[in-house]
Amino acid sequence: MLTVQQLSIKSGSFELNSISFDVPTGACVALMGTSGSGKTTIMEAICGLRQITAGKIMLDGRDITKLPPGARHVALVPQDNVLFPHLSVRDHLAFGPSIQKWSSADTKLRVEELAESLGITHLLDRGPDKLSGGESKRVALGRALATRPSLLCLDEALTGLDDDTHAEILDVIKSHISKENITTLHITHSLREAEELADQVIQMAELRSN
Ligand SMILES: Nc1ncnc2c1ncn2[C@@H]1O[C@H](COP(=O)(O)OP(=O)(O)OP(=O)(O)O)[C@@H](O)[C@H]1O
Repeated sequence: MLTVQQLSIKSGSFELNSISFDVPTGACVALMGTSGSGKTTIMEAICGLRQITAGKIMLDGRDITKLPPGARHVALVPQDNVLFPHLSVRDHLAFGPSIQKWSSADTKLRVEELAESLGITHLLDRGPDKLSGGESKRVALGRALATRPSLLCLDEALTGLDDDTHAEILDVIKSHISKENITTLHITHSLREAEELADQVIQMAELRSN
């Protein structure tokens, strides 16, 4: 479970004050709101990429407020994927496990399991320059999910896909997060997408008026 308590952030002239919300374990919460209302700012604070001025962030009973990003068990998929140009799809999936020093047998098993779940087994030896937009998205998701994070953060991760690919990737995410019971925070501008993927929709206007 993710618990954000009384979070305050100041970034130049932009301020968020006393933001509180929960994402229950295994649930998906969609965070919506007008452009510039602070959705990415909150997500980056949860990931440890942005300083906060007050508040507490708890994840599965651990206080992660002051932990560095790599120690939080939080994975982020940004809108633009940002794949590594020199690594194969297999290496992308093995990236997190290798940083966490998993054994090669466990890493191999996880790469195969993820590739199958995400429908990219046939792409494992390709480089990112030979992937379609939808395939790249599956790889970015696989890289984020490889170490079984306690929280998956999707920052407009489905924006920019054509309708068919969007529907396919939505299905892949839905089935994977339900199979592995992944707690998910999802930023989107699409109410339809939020309603399809999320158990609950939170509007920034509600958070900022509390
Ligand atoms: N590094 C920064 N320094 C100062 N202000 C910033 C910085 N990054 C973002 N902002 C400002 O913070 C505010 C919130 O931005 P943020 O990206 O969190 O909004 P958002 O709700 O995610 O928007 P969008 O839906 O357009 O992605 C904006 O006014 C933005 O200009």
